[in-house]
Amino acid sequence: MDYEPPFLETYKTLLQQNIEDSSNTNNNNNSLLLVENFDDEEEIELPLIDLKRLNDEREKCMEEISDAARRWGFFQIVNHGISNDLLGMMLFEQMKLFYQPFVKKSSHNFLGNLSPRTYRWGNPSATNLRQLLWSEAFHFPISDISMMDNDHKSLRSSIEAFVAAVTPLAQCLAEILACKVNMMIKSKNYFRENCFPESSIIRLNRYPPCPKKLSSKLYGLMPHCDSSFLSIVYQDHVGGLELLKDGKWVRVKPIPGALVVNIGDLYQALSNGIYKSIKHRVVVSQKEERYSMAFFYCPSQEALIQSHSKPAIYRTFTFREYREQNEKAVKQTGDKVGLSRFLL
Ligand SMILES: O=C(O)CCC(=O)C(=O)O
Ligand SMILES: [Fe+2]
Repeated sequence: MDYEPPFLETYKTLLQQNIEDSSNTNNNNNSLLLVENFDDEEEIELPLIDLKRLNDEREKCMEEISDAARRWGFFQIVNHGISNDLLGMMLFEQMKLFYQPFVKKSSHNFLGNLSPRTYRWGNPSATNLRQLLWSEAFHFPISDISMMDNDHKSLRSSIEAFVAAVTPLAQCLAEILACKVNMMIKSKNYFRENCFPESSIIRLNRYPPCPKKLSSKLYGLMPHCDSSFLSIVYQDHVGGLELLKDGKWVRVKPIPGALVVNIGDLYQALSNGIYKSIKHRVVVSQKEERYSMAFFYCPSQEALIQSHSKPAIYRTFTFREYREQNEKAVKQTGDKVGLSRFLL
């Protein structure tokens, strides 16, 4: 199919080498297994929060949100105010986009005058199978959307409608969480003053079906923490998102119409470690392609991220500093360093 990225050809040597290595390892001893069995993961139901209850049982509902963010760093929400029509339209546009021929998707200026790094597939700096990433994604700051050309008008207007709906939702959740750790007393308007629709980031993900012999050796997305205050993820019915809970990887069960919310590194720092930015990853399916869309609620570059209580665990930093540190680390080691660099 002309829309599939050429994983097998481009990563031929890496794939060949690692499959040989792992079968030798398997034959000789079991101590150094490259391969984990992804099928073993337990499927769990995350805390599921009905946001309609903010109208009639507000305090209780706020408490549940805060409790889920402390204990899990992850929860799902329903009655979130983003219509199924809008989510369906986004999914439709996303599929249309990914079904464009690979040569077009990977060409410079495919969407218009956006950053050349907008489209990613696989991982050009992968040195082992675990880093390969069996996925493709369009990743852009919301501020870039206005630069999409007229060939992508319907994609642009769907994203704009989605951003207009999801930004107030993210702000509302962020403020509820702040309220519950008494952050609002000192800085009532923190999120309104630092986060704007244009400062957030959107990522459209597609995970192609993966050949059977590789599916237990590769990730769709490597284990990572998000660099946001919080992320709101819409996923289709396929499943594959997993999070680290008490040292074990557990699968998130997709719920039709629900959105997954997770705490990012910035909120972990802001809340002085009360809310948890949890490692998560995506495993691939052998049978079906999977789509997800992530909205990363982020501040402007110069926003100060400062622990709200004392003694602070992390030193104060700007979002720009955090991003630059991460980009540097990714170039050097293939992975982010995240918050540990700012520990006091
Ligand atoms: O595909 C998913 O469910 C999660 C995506 C994700 O974690 C990300 O894009 O950062
Ligand atoms: Fe993520």
